[in-house]
Parts: sequence; C-alpha cells; structure tokens
Amino acid sequence: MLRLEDVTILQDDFSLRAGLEVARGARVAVIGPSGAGKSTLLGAVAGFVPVAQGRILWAGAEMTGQSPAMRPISVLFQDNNLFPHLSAFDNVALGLRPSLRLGVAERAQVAAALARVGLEGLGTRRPAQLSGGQQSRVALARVVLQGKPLVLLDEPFSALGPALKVEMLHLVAEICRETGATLLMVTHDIADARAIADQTILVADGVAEGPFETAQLLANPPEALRAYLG
Ligand SMILES: Nc1ncnc2c1ncn2[C@@H]1O[C@H](COP(=O)(O)OP(=O)(O)OP(=O)(O)O)[C@@H](O)[C@H]1O
Repeated sequence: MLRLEDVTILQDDFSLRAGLEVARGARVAVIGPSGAGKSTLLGAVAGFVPVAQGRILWAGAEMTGQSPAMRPISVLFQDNNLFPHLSAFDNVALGLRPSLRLGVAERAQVAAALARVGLEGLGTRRPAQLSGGQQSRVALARVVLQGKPLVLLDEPFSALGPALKVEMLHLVAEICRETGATLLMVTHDIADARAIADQTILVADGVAEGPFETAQLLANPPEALRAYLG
C-alpha cells in the first residue's frame, strides 16, 4: 500500500496537503485543475519534490527523505526521457545499468522488455528513427524492465493522437495487471481515467483527496471537479 500521512508540500507560496492510501495493485488517475498540484504530488511520491511535513510509506516502509533512485518507483514523464544519441536498446538498458555494461542474461531481459511493448527487431534504432508511439513504447519498456512495484505516469502520452494514446494506456494497464504494479497517472483527460483507472485522486484547492471510485466521482462530481469539467 502507498500511504501519505498528513503530508504537506510547500513550493514558494504554493502548498498542497495530502492524506491518502492507495491499495497495492490499484490503478489510480490523478485529476484536477491546471496548477492544482498533480505533478507536485507525484514528484513528492517519487522523491523529486521535498515534503515539508508528514510521511510517505510504501508497504509499511517509510520513504520520505529517500533519494528517487532508492524508491521502489518507476516514473514516466511526458517527454519520455529518451536519450537521442542512444539506440532504443540502450535507452531501455539504462533502466538496468547506467553503465550500459550488460551481461548476456541482462541483454536478454532488455530484448524481452522491448518485445513486450511490441518493438521486437527495432532495438538498434535511435529515437529519431522511431514514430512518436514507438518512442513511447521504448520509455514504457524501460519501466517494464525496472519491474518496480509503483509506477508513476505524468501525462506520458499526451503528445500522441487520441487512438494511439488509448492504445498505450491499455498497454500500460495490461502491464500493470501482469506485474501487479500499482499505478498513479496524472491526466487532464477524463476519458483516460475512465479507460484504465477504477479509482481517482482529486487535486484541487490545495488538497489531494481520495481515491474515489472513478465512475462514482464522475457521476456525482464535487464542486471543484464540476468547475474543472465545465
Ligand atoms: N519548482 C517550483 N517552485 C515553485 N513553485 C512551483 C514549482 N513547480 C511548480 N510550482 C507551483 O506549484 C503549483 C502546482 O504545480 P503543478 O505542476 O504540480 O500543477 P499541476 O496540477 O500538475 O498543473 P498542470 O495540470 O498545469 O500540469 C503551481 O502553482 C506551480 O506554479
């Protein structure tokens, strides 16, 4: 379980409070108005944003104050975090060995992760030689390879067309189901939440609340969400 205990995050004059629990294996959308603090919340869980007060725990172990690399977390951002000068294979392999010195078994693991996301045979291409959707798959293969129990997505597929985005979201959901990973996904698109997240955290007015059942939340939205949905 991911647990945020009376957490307060401060960034200059912005503050966000969060006290919530996400069950292991849940797929949770994070929605709310622009600037409400969705990315900040994910950043605090990942360890990129410091917590002013409170504790963050995974499976009962405190990770507040741990460096991002020490946390049991994979993060996928909007820009995919691919290195343009490296092949797809090496971009994925970085998730395992930053030195890129891989043994035979590790090379096989990278190849398997590429195959899992449908990129078999494309490992030698650099990002510029791949389509936008394929680039997203490379970034996702790195997440697969890392095999971390908590996966954070911050609008990772928003540059893709709607059909491709849905395809990628379903692939993410499928992978999380297979591995049992818990997913937190920031999105501006309610359809994304409906598509793959049974639960939704609402970030608005300085507070992160939930998770709520997505269908129920959307059927009967509170005032802050109504204003956002328009
Ligand atoms: N490094 C920073 N220093 C100070 N303030 C910041 C910093 N990063 C973000 N903020 C502020 O924190 C608030 C929350 O930003 P955040 O990016 O988390 O919102 P968001 O809900 O993800 O927005 P969007 O949907 O537009 O991406 C905003 O008011 C923003 O200006």
